[in-house]
Amino acid sequence: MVKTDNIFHTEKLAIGYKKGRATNILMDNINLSVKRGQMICLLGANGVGKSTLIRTLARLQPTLEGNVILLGKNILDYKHKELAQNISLVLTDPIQGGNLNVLELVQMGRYPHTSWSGQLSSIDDEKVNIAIQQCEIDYIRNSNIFEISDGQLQKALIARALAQDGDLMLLDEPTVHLDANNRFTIMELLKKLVEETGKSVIISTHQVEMALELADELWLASCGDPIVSGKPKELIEKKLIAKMFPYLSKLS
Ligand SMILES: Nc1ncnc2c1ncn2[C@@H]1O[C@H](COP(=O)(O)OP(=O)(O)OP(=O)(O)O)[C@@H](O)[C@H]1O
Repeated sequence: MVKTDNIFHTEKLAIGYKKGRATNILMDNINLSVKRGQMICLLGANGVGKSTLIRTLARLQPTLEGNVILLGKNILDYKHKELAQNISLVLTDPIQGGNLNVLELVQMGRYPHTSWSGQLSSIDDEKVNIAIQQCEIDYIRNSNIFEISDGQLQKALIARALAQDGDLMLLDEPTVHLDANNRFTIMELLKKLVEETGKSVIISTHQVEMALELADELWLASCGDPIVSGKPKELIEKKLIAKMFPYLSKLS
């Protein structure tokens, strides 16, 4: 697939936190774009601001400066429901809703598309079922979400985001706490979904080796410098990966 169709970009974006009169700018002058069907991995050290960036891109917290543009429109100009129809999120926040089973959790992804009654249509049911199949969690669809493993829950959250059916998926450390097999399975699943559905995903992760292997593009975030973006191969050739992750050269 030729990936040229920009669906999302930032313009001179600055992110961080305001406390009283003080402003803690974590990153500024961020000018990045996302093409349709692109898998982007956001890499950087602890505390550099990856989660803050993901949350700002999703409008969960305000920008300090600049704009975030989705499908040609500033995200500030979207109504809440309309934004949720276009951006699907997988965050690290704890799940609310103790009595939900996996099916009900995935169905929640369809709420931005339902009428005021919240009633799911046959199209909603079909999208939920497809998401459940794609994430290979049919066998636990009736299990309570507190009875399943972290890896299974993470797959269910990805299924919910898929059912939500936004053009853009933002995932903050979707493989945190998972064992090596599940980390690989989930990253591979995301890659497959991008290729099969043409959706775009931005994933913040500490899985450098897997990001190098699977991402179409990397965003490298480091304290005090602008984010550097590029194909993994280009960034390796420019020695930027070796500079940011010197431990890699010590692995055989
Ligand atoms: N609500 C908040 N108010 C003020 N500062 C915050 C808030 N949340 C995070 N920070 C600060 O912003 C900085 C970046 O945090 P963030 O969680 O975005 O980093 P990160 O790159 O995702 O880190 P990690 O890889 O450890 O998850 C940290 O110094 C953190 O203390």
